[in-house]
Amino acid sequence: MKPPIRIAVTGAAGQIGYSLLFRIAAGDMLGNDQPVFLQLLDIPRLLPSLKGVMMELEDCAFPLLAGVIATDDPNTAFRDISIAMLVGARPRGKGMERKDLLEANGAIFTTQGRALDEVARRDVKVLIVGNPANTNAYIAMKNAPGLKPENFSAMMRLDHNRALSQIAAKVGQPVSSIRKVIIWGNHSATQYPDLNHAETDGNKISLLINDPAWIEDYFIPTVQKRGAVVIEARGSSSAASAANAAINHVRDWVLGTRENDWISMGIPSDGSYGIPEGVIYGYPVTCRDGVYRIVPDLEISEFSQAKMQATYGELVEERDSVKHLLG
Ligand SMILES: NC(=O)C1=CN([C@@H]2O[C@H](COP(=O)(O)OP(=O)(O)OC[C@H]3O[C@@H](n4cnc5c(N)ncnc54)[C@H](O)[C@@H]3O)[C@@H](O)[C@H]2O)C=CC1
Ligand SMILES: O=C([O-])CC(=O)C(=O)O
Repeated sequence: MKPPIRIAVTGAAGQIGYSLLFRIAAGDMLGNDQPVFLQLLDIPRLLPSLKGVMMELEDCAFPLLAGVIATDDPNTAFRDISIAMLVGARPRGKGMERKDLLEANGAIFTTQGRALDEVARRDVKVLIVGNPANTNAYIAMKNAPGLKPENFSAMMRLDHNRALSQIAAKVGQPVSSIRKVIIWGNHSATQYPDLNHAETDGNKISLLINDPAWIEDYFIPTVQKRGAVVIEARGSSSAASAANAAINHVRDWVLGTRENDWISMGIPSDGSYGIPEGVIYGYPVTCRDGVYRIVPDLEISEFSQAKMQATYGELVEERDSVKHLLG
């Protein structure tokens, strides 16, 4: 048996938490030979409810679940962890944009960035889910100077999965056959879902579809606005699909992406594709041996370039509005 990996999940008493914890404990994230130790964080008022979740985890008798703790102290939750899934934050309601949450949520990530810096393993992989995810990830990263910037990521994977499903339905092919989709930029309505490089069984999706109006007027806005449409329908924001995306993100980062494909991750920009350093930006990446690498040398059309710069502009605005939180 491998030694257990310690994983922190924040907002563990929330709706994403309820979909996430059981799948991690079942082995969906790190594999069915990898024991896990869960370190759950929520606010003091939610600890009684979190106790109930812990009872349910216990009642599943998961063979891979080596232990669980629950706490309201980030320094306890993050001690010796290899993976941090920072979900805990307020969700938006109907009619709000995700950046409207910056004021309520931004400060959470200063405290948690500092705690990661103090007590997490130096190779900790951090995924920020709480919105606005990219700028919250930037805040956490800036408050953890002792950790490498490449340890921090924001979730673009739900957008990526939404794009895969829309394309699969359009071309009438199984979702598993769709490869090389990209979500550039911010996890917000300015994100740029790009299918110019996408393929199914080696065929270019854009040629198969051969309908620029469908791409511009249906595909791109549908993916951009899907979160809001789910909120309208459900009355609360996506939870099971968000938990699924978080599992996909961490699994691929740790265990590697599949051959001849890539995923979208929000990561520190490094100048690639004309995006200057200083934001957490959605890029296409491949992962191997626990390390991600931006897919190089993609041809970018003028249309794409403009969309990529627009979503970058929004990230700069968000960053400038939280200067006081950047450590
Ligand atoms: N990046 C993405 O693709 C997605 C992000 N989200 C975001 O994920 C976040 C969580 O969503 P839900 O689980 O639906 O919300 P929820 O309201 O059901 O749960 C949030 C939990 O976080 C806890 N929390 C609040 N402040 C905390 C703190 N300082 N430390 C630890 N826990 C704290 C709350 O007490 C609550 O239990 C929201 O910000 C939402 O917008 C949701 C879907 C997709
Ligand atoms: O839309 C929201 O507020 C929740 C979210 O991030 C998503 O579903 O993509």
